[in-house]
Amino acid sequence: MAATITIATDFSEHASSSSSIKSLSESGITSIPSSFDASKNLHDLAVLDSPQNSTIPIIDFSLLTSTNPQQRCKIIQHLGKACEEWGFFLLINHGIPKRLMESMMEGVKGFFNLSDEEKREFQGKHIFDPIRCGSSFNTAIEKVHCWRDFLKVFVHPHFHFPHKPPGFSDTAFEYLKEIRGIIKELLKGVSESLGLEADYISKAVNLESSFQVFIANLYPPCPQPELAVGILPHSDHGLLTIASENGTNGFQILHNGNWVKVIAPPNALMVNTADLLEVVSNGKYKSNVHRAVVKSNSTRISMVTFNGSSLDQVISPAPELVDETHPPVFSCLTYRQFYEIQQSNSLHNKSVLDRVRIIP
Ligand SMILES: O=C(O)CCC(=O)C(=O)O
Ligand SMILES: [Fe+2]
Repeated sequence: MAATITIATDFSEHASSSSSIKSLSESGITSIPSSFDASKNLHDLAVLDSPQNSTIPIIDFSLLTSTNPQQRCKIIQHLGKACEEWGFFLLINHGIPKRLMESMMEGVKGFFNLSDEEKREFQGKHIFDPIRCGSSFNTAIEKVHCWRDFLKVFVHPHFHFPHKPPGFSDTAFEYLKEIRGIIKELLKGVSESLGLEADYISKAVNLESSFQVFIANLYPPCPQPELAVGILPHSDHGLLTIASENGTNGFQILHNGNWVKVIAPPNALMVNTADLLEVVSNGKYKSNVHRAVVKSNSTRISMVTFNGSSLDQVISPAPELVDETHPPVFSCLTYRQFYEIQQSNSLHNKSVLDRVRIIP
C-alpha cells in the first residue's frame, strides 16, 4: 500500500504535523505517496528536445536598449514574434551581474536548507500574507500534489523578505531591482511591438507601483520522477514572468500541442508571457502554459519573479487594439482579483484566464 504523508501547507492548523518535500525526499522513500501520482495529467502529449522547424526564440537584451533605430526596430519585431508564436523567450545579455545571480541562488539554497522547524516561521496563513513558504501549490484543495517546496514573497511596491539566511534579503533587494529594470525595458519593447507608444503598458498598469512576487522553488530528487510532477501545467498571473534555474533543465513549455524542453544557455533568463499581458494585448500575446518536471538524481532550484500591474489597477484590453474586427476578448478585472482566484484554486492550465474570457 502507498505511504501517506502530511506535507507542509500554507495553513497553520497543519503546521505542527507538516514536513517539506525536501524532508520527504531525504527520508529515503523508494516510492511516492499516491497523492503525488500525476501520471494521468502528464502523459497525454509528446515531449520534444527541440521542436521541428523552429527553435526557442532568443532575445538579446542589449539590442533592446540600442540607440540604433534599425537595430531596435529589428529586435522589437523579433520580440513581438516570440510573444505571439511562443509566449516564451530566452533573454541573453540582460546585464544582471553573474555574481549577483550566483549569490541569489546561494541564498535560495540556504533558505531551503533551514530546518522545517525554522522555515515554519515563514509559513504564512493567508494568500495575501507577504511571506509564505510551503509545499506543492494549494494543498488544502488540490487532488494531485506537486513535488515542490516553495518560498513566495511580495517584493514590490513594498519589499518583504525572510531574515534568514543572513544576507539573503539584501541580495534579493538588489536582484529584484535589476529584474524590475529589465521588465520596464521589455514592456517598452512589447508595447511598441503591438503598435502602441513605448510607455503605453507601463502607464496602463501603473508600473511604478506594480505588484511583484518572488518565488523560489525547490524540486528535490524524486524516487518516481515518471509519475510525479514538479509543478502542474499552468499559465502565470502577471504580465511577464522572469525565471532562472540551477542548470538542471527541468522546465517545459507547451508549444503547438507538444511539450518542449527548455535548455537555457548559462546565465540566460527565461521569460514567459503571462495572463495580464494576454488581456492587455486583447488575446494577441497568449500566456504560455508551462510545467516543471522532476528527476531521481538531482535537485532542481528555480528563481521566478512575477511582474504585474499595481494590485488594484483594472486591467482590460488596450482600447487601441479593439475595433469592429477585433472585439474585446476579455472582460475587465483587477490584478488583485486575478491573483486571489489563481492562488485559492488548483493549478490547471489557463483556468483563471478562462473565467474572464468573453465567449462570442
Ligand atoms: O520552476 C520553474 O521553472 C517554474 C515554476 C513556475 O512555473 C511557477 O512558479 O509559476
Ligand atoms: Fe509558472
